[in-house]
Amino acid sequence: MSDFLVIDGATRRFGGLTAVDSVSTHVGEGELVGLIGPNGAGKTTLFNLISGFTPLSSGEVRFRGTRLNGLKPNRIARLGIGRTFQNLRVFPNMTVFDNVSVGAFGTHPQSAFAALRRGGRRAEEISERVWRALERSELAGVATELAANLSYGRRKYLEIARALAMQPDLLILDEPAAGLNDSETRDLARFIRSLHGDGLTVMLVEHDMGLVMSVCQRIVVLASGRKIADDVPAVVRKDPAVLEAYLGTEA
Ligand SMILES: Nc1ncnc2c1ncn2[C@@H]1O[C@H](COP(=O)(O)OP(=O)(O)OP(=O)(O)O)[C@@H](O)[C@H]1O
Repeated sequence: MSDFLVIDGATRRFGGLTAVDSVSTHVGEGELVGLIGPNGAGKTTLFNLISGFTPLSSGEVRFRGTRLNGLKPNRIARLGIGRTFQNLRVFPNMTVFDNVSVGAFGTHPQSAFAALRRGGRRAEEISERVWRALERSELAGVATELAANLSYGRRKYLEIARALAMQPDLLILDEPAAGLNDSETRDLARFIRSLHGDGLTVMLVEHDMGLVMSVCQRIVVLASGRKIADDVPAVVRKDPAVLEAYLGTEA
């Protein structure tokens, strides 16, 4: 089995609540995997465990053989895992270009963002990466606009551009379609498929079942922190445990 991303007994407790409960799964290189489940199922917490924003209570996460337990988010990002967040983290009073460079590289004095301000060879390299990410996300034409002037839909792409600027091998998207209308969601589906077509491995948390079922090759289902299904969309959509978990919820 592929050892690209291995989640082995991942568990996270918050006081008496077990938000993620002994979840094990693998993501192979080049896969496009969905993570679904009713509200509070533990999806975002699992993403936080992978990307280092929340420490594991027990279990292990490995990426290309490297144990991620205890590593800081920026170290995990440098290993090749890029992510977006459920709530947009865009700086409205900065330009689109600066949002990508700050978001991707941080504001530490030693960071790439500071290097950009200093100029020189390193600045050129970083600038190229930011431009490539903006072009890939169809934002190059608005690079000098303030982020505040972008539509909500385009700000979502800005978040993705920020993750792309880190040149990840695994891209983790947390509810990218939230708040988008039907036509924006269809565009987003095309965009996610095309990123996957570029060779990126993608993990997607999403409540929009149409999007998940149409773009994902495999779907992992969580309910109350536990994995209840892990299969291709056609099987997951008929799984009795999944149907029961969703009964009475809006999804
Ligand atoms: N920092 C925290 N402190 C305490 N409880 C938390 C924390 N983060 C998450 N939880 C709890 O863990 C459970 C899982 O939350 P999580 O956000 O991972 O679910 P989710 O599946 O992403 O939900 P949604 O679809 O609503 O975003 C919830 O009961 C939540 O209240």
